[in-house]
Amino acid sequence: MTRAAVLGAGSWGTTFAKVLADAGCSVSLHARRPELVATITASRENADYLPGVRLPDAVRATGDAAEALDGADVVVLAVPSQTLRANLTDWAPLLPPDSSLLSLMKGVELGTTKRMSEVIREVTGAGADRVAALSGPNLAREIAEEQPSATVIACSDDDRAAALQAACHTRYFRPYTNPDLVGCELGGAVKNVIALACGVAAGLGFGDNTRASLITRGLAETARLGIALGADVTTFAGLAGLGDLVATCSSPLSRNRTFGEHLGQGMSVAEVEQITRQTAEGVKSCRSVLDLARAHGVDVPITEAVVRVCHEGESAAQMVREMMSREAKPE
Ligand SMILES: NC(=O)C1=CN([C@@H]2O[C@H](COP(=O)(O)OP(=O)(O)OC[C@H]3O[C@@H](n4cnc5c(N)ncnc54)[C@H](O)[C@@H]3O)[C@@H](O)[C@H]2O)C=CC1
Ligand SMILES: O=C(CO)COP(=O)(O)O
Repeated sequence: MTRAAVLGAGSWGTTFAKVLADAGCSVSLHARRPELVATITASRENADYLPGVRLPDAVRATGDAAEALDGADVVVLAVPSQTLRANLTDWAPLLPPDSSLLSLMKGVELGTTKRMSEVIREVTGAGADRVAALSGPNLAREIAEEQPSATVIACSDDDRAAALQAACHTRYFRPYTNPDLVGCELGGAVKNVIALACGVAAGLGFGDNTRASLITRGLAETARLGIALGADVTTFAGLAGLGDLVATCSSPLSRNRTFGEHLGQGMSVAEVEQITRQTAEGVKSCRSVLDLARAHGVDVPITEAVVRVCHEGESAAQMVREMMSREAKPE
């Protein structure tokens, strides 16, 4: 039986622990707060992040990282992207030597512009064959409710990808494999930024034409950046590209889209942060995505606009005026 350790008991880590258990793995779920460990253990529910969802008995919560990681074949990383380096520095000495390291995170590190798999390799010294990312249209709540969906497991090592695919394949969760780690990770990180823009548009009262325009042009800028970074362009037409973009930009369950909607309604970033407890990765990653694009000479106008609204005090209305008055060009 595959032993999995999920590090991070937020909405996606907890949901994915359930997926792994439903696929037949024995799962340790590591939470930082002892009171959360106690409630999950006593009630089989993570009431903070997934109220009403019963966790299978094969999921065991623990606050002790060494206990969670002991004998793990698969180590799943599910903390906010900007905290990964610090968290993983603590956990690295505890990782079983040949364990697979699977990132669920959708962000780019501020300052370094590194993707999460790059941070994992740098901190742990793991070879490329051990590091994988899972990305796709995977709103945690829907998956926790066992609504059918698909995803992608990206890893340069085909055998490792296939083993991870088997470890999380259930009747409601269908993973595909893809060797294009760069494209899958980038698709996941940039779609959060585009979802913020879609949220802003919704908050301003705009409808489906605006959203479809942002999704399509957002995909174009993701693909441009991906090509510059060596990704396979076909990845962006798949689940980790278009699939995730459509789900996140359309769903009221998306934290990024919801965050943007509040901005569009006139709230400041600080005000929205006060009312949201969960991670909206795009708010920080928009800056690292822009830095990455600039370093590679890639034009990312939607990301630039999101950075201006989130970090430079531009109003939502001004953002729209600036985007619509850009120089005309061929598609
Ligand atoms: N929730 C979703 O539907 C999906 C989320 N993701 C990605 O998964 C990653 C994790 O997201 P969620 O589980 O949704 O986030 P969340 O905000 O629901 O939970 C984050 C978890 O990380 C823990 N954590 C550990 N160290 C932390 C620190 N230093 N500061 C703050 N929290 C810390 C928190 O206690 C919490 O359990 C993100 O990169 C997100 O983009 C990907 C697909 C779906
Ligand atoms: O990544 C996600 C869906 O695939 C979740 O999006 P949010 O982080 O915006 O909720």
